This record gives sequence, structure tokens and C-alpha cells, in this order.
Amino acid sequence: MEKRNKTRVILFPLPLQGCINPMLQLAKILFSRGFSITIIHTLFNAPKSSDHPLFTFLQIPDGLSESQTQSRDVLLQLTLLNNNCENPLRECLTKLIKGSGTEEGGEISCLIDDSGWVFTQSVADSFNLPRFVLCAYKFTFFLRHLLVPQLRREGFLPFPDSEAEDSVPTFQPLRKKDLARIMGNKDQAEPLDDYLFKILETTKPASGLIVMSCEELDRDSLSESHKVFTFPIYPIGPPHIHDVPASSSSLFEPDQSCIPWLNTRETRSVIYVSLGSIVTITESQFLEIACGLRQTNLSFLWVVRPGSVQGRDWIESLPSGFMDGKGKIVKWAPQLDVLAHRATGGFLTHNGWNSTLESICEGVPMISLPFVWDQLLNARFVSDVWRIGIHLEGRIERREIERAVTRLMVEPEGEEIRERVNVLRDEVRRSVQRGGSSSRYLDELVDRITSF
Ligand SMILES: Cc1cn([C@H]2C[C@H](O)[C@@H](COP(=O)(O)OP(=O)(O)O[C@H]3O[C@H](CO)[C@@H](O)[C@H](O)[C@H]3O)O2)c(=O)[nH]c1=O
Ligand SMILES: C[C@@H](CO)CCNc1ncnc2nc[nH]c12
Repeated sequence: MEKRNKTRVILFPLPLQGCINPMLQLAKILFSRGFSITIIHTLFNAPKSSDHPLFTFLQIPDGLSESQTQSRDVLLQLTLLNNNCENPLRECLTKLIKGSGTEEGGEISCLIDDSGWVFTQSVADSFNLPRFVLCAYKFTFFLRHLLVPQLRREGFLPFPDSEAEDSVPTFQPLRKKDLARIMGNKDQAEPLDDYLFKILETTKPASGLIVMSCEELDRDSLSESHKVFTFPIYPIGPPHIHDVPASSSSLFEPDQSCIPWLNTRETRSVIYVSLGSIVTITESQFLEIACGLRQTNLSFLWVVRPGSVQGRDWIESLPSGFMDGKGKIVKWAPQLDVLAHRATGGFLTHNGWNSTLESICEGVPMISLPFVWDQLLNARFVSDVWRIGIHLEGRIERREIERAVTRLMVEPEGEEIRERVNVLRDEVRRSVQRGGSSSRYLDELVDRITSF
């Protein structure tokens, strides 16, 4: 068949920063392989189209009210988005398909969307469009979190306090207290289990799963995937180190003054602190972190998003003169550049999967302060399996923070951790190079998309 136009791929990211970044990175990779790219996105957390002039952006309404966009309840937001976006997506696809094959159009080959969208499989089916699911989690989490409803039915909760530190055989290396946090409180149980059940049922009929992890990091769970899924799985991560031109997908403007500030610091002397794009903390937790950092007497670069300290606008509760030349606080950082900077010696992180991958790829050892969801699993891998970081065990107390930062940045223990993360960095980086596992899976994915 003669193809005058490039094959077009349609991507529909879940509107969370942690899901937009890997999806747009995938778009850049596919574009570099010759595909045309159309991004369908919601008004809520709309990506900046001007950052990606070579892609077509189409916005659909999402029906979220002002207060719903401000909500801290991610599960509620995702539920509303899933309820509201089905018809808008259908209408958008109808128009796109009508225009396909024309001059501007190009044949549409498939839809790639996020595992968190649960209505898209049936929409894609109705257009006879193959659907690929993007998994922005570590694959261990993806596979196991779908078992949460079953674990709940089998009576995992409650358990006696004395068992809190025990490991969970079916969700290794999680501890019982971690899994309890993931399973949520009584009010969250039903909506969460409904949602997870839908994710499982609407992922199974997909044409394949694109995983933002690699064999080096996820070997065990990948080899078990056939027990749950019959379609091919493409672990092509980490997405940001493929050989494509860099451009940001940040929803906020990164504060570029971080880099000249880092330039003035000694090599590996700065602890970078960020809890990602969703986590919020109480004012007293904020002050404990602040005092802990300050007491180390080391330099720190800290991302505090406006609104992320509950009940406050920003950092007005810090005592005046607090930084004393040692610290810098920004609203949003150019994180990849910060982690790659020679002055950055450690990362106090919530262990979102993107941040965890980015830290590994730059050989930056971590201090783990997970709050919710997959962060709890990523943190266990960091501290217990790969041993490339120190786990705070949720203790947001100044002395604990001071102690952990000092262990990582100053003591010999930190040196050993750094050596291990550098070994892992090299292995992971090899996976995207020619002949590496992620590179081969990507070739397979490209062939598959081309074949439709
Ligand atoms: C705060 C901040 C973040 N970033 C970038 C770094 C990462 O690529 C991205 C944040 O992604 P993550 O580190 O995965 O964290 P987060 O936004 O919380 O992501 C959500 O989605 C992730 C992927 O599903 C999950 O693993 C997390 O648990 C979930 O909370 O934003 C910046 O570039 N600058 C910043 O200042
Ligand atoms: C019960 C909630 C936990 O906050 C699950 C909803 N799902 C999610 N929660 C948090 N970050 C996410 N990134 C992608 N999906 C996410």
C-alpha cells in the first residue's frame, strides 16, 4: 500500500504531571522514528503546546469545576475525568478519523493512552482503532496493584500493629504498613477497588502495554506478566534518556536560577529536595523538614510548590533569615538539569516513578520519603532491593532528617550507596543504547505500530 503521508499516532495522556512527562517523551521518540503525532488532552493540566511545535494538540473539555481542579483527592479527580471525558474524546476522534488520509491527516494507526483511563478501550474498539496502554509506574506496582481488591476481599486488613513491619509475600518488597497505606481508608476502599477492577478489565483487551521501565529494573515482574496479560509488553524506559531532542513538558515554569546557584557549590555538596507535583504537607511537617535541612549545615535546593504547604500560600511560615546562604527554595526546578549537575550529591524524594528513574540515571543516591500509592513500593526498591538510598520510614522529624542527610552526604555509608547507584545507572543507561533491551523493545513497538 502506498503511503503518501506519515502514519499518525494519537496520544491521550492522563492529566497529571507524572503521566504527561512520560507520554510526551514517548511522543518525541515516536516522532523521531517518523510518525506524526497528535496529542489529545484535557483542559485540566493542559500541556504547553508551544513547547512542542511539531505536534498537533487538540483540547477536549473535561467538565471539572474550579474547586474540583484544586482538589487534593487524586482518586476523585481521576473518577470525575473518566466520567466526563468519554463523549468529548469520541467526538474528537470522529473528526480526526474523518480527516485522516487527507493532506494534513495521515493514516491513523493507533491510540496510545494511560492505564488510568478506563473508558478508552471501548471508544477505540468502536473506531476499530488498536489501543496501546502506557504504564507510568514501575511494572511491579502495575501488576500487583491490580490485586488490591482481591487482597482486601481475602481480609488483608486489619492486621495487628505487631505485624506492621512484616513483608507481604504477594507484593514484595512491600511491608504490611506500606500496603495498608496503598489500600486507603474505609471511605476510599470501594471507589478505589472499583477503579482498579476497571483498569484491569479495560487493559486486558488492549493491543499491548508500553512500560516506562526496563528489564534491568523490573525483570521479575516482567517475566510474570504472562500470567495476567496475553498481549505483548514493551518495556522501553527510562523514556527521558532516549536519543531525542530534549524539551520540557513542565506544567510550571522551571526556575532557571537553580543552575547558576549550583555552579557556585562544591561537587556533590548539595542535597536536592522535591516531593513531586501532587504531594502536599502540613505546616508542621514543612517546618520539620526545614529545620532538619538547616541543622545539617549542608547546602540544599528545595522545591516547594505554591499551595503544597497546607493552609499556606508558600513559604511564609519560615523564620526570617532561615536560609542563611545555605539554602535555596524554588517553586519549580529544572529537575533533570539539577540531578545532572555535578554539585548535586543526594535527592530527598517522594519516589514518584519519574523522579526515581531520573535520579538513577544520574547516579544520584536518594533519601526516601514516600507519601502515597506507587511511591511506597519504589521507596522499598530504592532502600531494600537496590540499596541506593536511605528510607525515612515516614518520620518527618528534624533530627531524623538531619541524620539521614548526614549519613548520605557525609558518612562512608553514603559512599557505598553512591557506588551502587552508579553501577545501576550504567546498567539502566545501557538498556536504551543500541542492542540494549529497551532499545530492542522500542524497535519492536515501532514495527508493530507500522504494521497496522
Ligand atoms: C516538582 C518538580 C517535578 N518535576 C518533574 C520531575 C518528574 O519528571 C515529574 C514528577 O513526576 P514524579 O516524580 O513521578 O512525581 P509525581 O508528579 O508525584 O507523579 C505521579 O505520577 C507518577 C507516575 O505515575 C507516580 O509514580 C507518582 O507516585 C504520582 O504521584 O515532574 C520537575 O521537572 N520540576 C519540579 O520542580
Ligand atoms: C487512591 C489514589 C492514591 O492517591 C489512586 C489514584 N491514582 C493515582 N494516585 C496518585 N498518583 C497517581 N499517578 C497516576 N495515578 C495516580
